[in-house]
Amino acid sequence: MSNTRPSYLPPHLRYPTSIHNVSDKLDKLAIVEDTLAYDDVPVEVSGDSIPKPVSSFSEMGLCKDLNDNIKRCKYVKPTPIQSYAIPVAMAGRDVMACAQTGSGKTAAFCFPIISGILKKRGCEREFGRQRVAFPLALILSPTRELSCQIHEEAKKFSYLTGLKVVVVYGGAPIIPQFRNLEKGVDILVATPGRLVDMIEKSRVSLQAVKYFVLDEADRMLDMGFEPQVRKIVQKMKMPPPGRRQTMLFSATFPTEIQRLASEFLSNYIFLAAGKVGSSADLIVQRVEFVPDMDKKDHLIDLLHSQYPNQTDAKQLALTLIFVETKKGADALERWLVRSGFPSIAIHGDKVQFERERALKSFKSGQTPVLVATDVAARGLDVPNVAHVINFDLPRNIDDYVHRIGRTGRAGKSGLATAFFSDKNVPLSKDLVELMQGANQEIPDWLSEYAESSDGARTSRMFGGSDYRGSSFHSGGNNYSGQFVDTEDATHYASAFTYGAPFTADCYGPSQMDSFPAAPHSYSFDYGPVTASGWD
Ligand SMILES: Nc1ncnc2c1ncn2[C@@H]1O[C@H](COP(=O)(O)OP(=O)(O)OP(=O)(O)O)[C@@H](O)[C@H]1O
Repeated sequence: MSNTRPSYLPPHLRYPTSIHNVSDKLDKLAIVEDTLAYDDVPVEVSGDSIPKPVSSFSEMGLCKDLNDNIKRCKYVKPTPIQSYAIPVAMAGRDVMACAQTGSGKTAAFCFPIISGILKKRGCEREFGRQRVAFPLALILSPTRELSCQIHEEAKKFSYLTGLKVVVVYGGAPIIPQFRNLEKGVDILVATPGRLVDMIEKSRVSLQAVKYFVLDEADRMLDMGFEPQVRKIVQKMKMPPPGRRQTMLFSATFPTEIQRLASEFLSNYIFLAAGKVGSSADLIVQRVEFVPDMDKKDHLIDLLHSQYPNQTDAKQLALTLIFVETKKGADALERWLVRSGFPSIAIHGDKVQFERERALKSFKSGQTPVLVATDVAARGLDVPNVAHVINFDLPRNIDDYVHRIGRTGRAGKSGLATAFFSDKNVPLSKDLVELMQGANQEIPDWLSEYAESSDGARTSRMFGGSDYRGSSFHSGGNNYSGQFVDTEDATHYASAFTYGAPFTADCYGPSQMDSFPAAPHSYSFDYGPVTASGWD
């Protein structure tokens, strides 16, 4: 498009803008939902003697009780990351895995742990009341909410197996958590701070840990958490790499974090499923130029346009709004409520009880608008979030990827809208690159900002490739290393078609044969998965 206004104006004023009708977009998404595909999910695999991927849960050698629970969850087929990562982990190998948000990484690390523990010892582990807990598996995650969610998932997958899954996290009274631990624990899910505290109080020992997982591993190893994680892994008697199995998972894996992480691993296999760091083509991304002072009014317009015929605001599709500060979250919540939109805020200054209440109310649809800081950006799996709005854009593109990944999950489509203002110009280059990679429509003004920005990166940029690089490359392929099975890998690549519909849910276990179905059923239709270079 050619410039229509004088060039001394900033890019966003030079191009005609249109207020998008969001309800249109949401309607279209609803239509494509049932047929949407993760087309040709590319998978990069590298390392020595790579166990071959499989296309069904039954081929994974998981134990029977777990297979029953997978059926109860109505998981019909493994997602691409599950197809690759579970066989690797079942073979006892360490793994560093990246896959798009909402692509089933939790199950990818839970299944091998559950199956591994059950196979080794059955369900007969006797727990008397013990003062010191000796977990066999430790899963670390950055936030309380995410730890609780992983705990729920792991409990669901271990339903009727006799395995004990316990969660400990900060911001909540420690005594009840001690009591839970005393009843015995096989799989411990924890945030780092509370775990260190418990180890120092001699209530948890890591000496028996056979499986160690870092979920959101790049976040866990960046500046905020790295010292605590290092202390836990290297100074608190956890068995060293090689004597424990270590699995690192995230949707983004910057190169320098990979390098750091490799210290914790032994002869590991690197996996990247999908355009790593990308946002899945399932998410339609829109960027609008909105000056800071106009953001609130614009948000109200947007929410109104989302529901043009809506009389009952409580019927709003779930909308998650990200802001930069805790104060900003509270202020926006008040503004939205005054404007007639049932809203609730979640951020790090709220006590645990308030955070849980906010999340529950949002999940149930009772309060369909959640205003959040980055505390809700990673990992949280709320089915049916229709729209993520970046009221304030984050400073780096990795955070943007995780934020918008709260929609478009489990094969479902979603919409993400960003309010871009002057202060976001440094993000423009990465944003354009990300959107190009996901085949999104890029406004001309945004491309121009990107071209004129100085080229500095806002982020560590995803890291979708094994940092060990060419030394592990074999031939001209995008995978490196060899599958241990002699069968032609191409066979596996082309055998993956993820056409079967499934329903997903995230409820805890209950006394029933099948876990309750999600309010909506999603369709994973990945199309063929290709390990690039083989086809
Ligand atoms: N094989 C499967 N079939 C159907 N649904 C699945 C399957 N595996 C996982 N799911 C569902 O997909 C959703 C997303 O899974 P999960 O939260 O593990 O994603 P994730 O990759 O960890 O996302 P994030 O990067 O945001 O943390 C969950 O609701 C889960 O129950």
